[in-house]
Amino acid sequence: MSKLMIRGGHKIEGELRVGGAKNSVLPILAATVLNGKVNIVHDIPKLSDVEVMIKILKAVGCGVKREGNTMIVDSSKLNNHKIPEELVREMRSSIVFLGAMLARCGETIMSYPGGCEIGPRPIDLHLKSLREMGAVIEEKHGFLICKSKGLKACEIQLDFPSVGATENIMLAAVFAQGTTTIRNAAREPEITDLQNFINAMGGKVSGAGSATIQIEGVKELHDVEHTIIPDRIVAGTYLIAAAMTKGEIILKNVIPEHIQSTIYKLKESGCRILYTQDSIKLVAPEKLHAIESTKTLPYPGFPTDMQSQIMALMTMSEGISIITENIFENRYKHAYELVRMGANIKIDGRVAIIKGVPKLTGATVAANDLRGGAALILAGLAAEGATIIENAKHIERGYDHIEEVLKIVGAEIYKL
Ligand SMILES: CC(=O)N[C@H]1[C@@H](OP(=O)(O)OP(=O)(O)OC[C@H]2O[C@@H](n3ccc(=O)[nH]c3=O)[C@H](O)[C@@H]2O)O[C@H](CO)[C@@H](O)[C@@H]1O
Ligand SMILES: C=C(OP(=O)(O)O)C(=O)O
Repeated sequence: MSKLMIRGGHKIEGELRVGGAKNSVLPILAATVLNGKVNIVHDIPKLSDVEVMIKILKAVGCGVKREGNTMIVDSSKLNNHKIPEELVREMRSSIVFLGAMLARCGETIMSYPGGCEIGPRPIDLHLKSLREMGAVIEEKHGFLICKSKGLKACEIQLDFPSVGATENIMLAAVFAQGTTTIRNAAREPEITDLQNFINAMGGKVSGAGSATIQIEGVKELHDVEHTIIPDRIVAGTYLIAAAMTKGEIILKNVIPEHIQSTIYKLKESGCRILYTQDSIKLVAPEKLHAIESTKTLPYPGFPTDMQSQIMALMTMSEGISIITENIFENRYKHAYELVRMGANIKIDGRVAIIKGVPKLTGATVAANDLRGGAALILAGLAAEGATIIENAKHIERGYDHIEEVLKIVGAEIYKL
């Protein structure tokens, strides 16, 4: 998909089911190499990032079969520890193969991961932690050449609760003799999903969801069947679509606890929220109010992956809203595109000041990254007239057929 066209002004109304979380699926697919057996994983969304993951799994010798939203990965015939450079560079999260492949093969070669539209994304914490576990990692000509003669359990203190580094350590430590402890671990729900997946195949991980995770090394793993948790970022995006179009939406298959920080902001903007155990209903107000201060933080703080979408909402919220982006240095490219649609946004370093305007107007804009692209769709749904989004392929990394889904709830949106 290279371009999307949206004719704005239709209310987003109706009911949707939220699918599996991209940020759970990617490390869990990497984890399928661990057991050397059959992995059945349900609720896998159709995303371009998942396609890259499948290509990597096939390249190392795994059998991969997709039946609807279920994927069967047979890692028994894994026979190659080299991950093709073009695949690694296509996707940042290919880096989690480092821990998984070291645990399974004791060696791996891969290039530095790609995908840096949102600012520098170093991997120093990943490499430092794996070295502490006994991996020998040479960095040569843009490649990581990693070897270990049996990783050893140890105590790892992360300088920052990095999601990817926490996952890499969890994967690497699965067979390490003794108990590995990660302090200042990331607490994202996707970390808990990875823990549950590893444990379902016979691993011994505990503490996910807290800042201290322990991984007791085991000798072998068995077949596994697992269902991916719902995507909290996709859920938040669809709630905002209804909020910005004076609509009303019910989302099924959500875990309300996972989206509390987004709900809190939507309530401040005047939206009414009703819950059941696994569904959320949002009723938009006649007029959206400004949201005083939103600071992106590691979970359970407000997610950086919702920053672009909440900014889209703020462009039409009466008053002044302020965002501070604390996670990524350069995650405001969408702001300049929103300005082309009539938004009033000033950026000063990590701070964005958004003064709500009564209406946005359709324009030709460009998606520079995944969530920035989603923000432009949201703005397009609420804007007067037609919006064309170029480079829409970024959006396919994290939203399963977004144009089809939005059509179901009343949007006029087409692929061009
Ligand atoms: C596939 C996946 O799950 N992606 C998510 C994951 O990315 P990812 O795992 O890459 O994000 P991290 O939590 O690692 O990064 C957070 C911050 O730590 C810094 N850092 C990270 C690692 C490192 O070795 N050194 C270092 O300095 C990063 O530059 C960034 O400023 O968490 C991010 C933060 O919630 C989300 O935006 C991404 O959607
Ligand atoms: C930044 C994101 O993902 P990734 O880490 O896969 O680039 C995201 O999901 O918004």
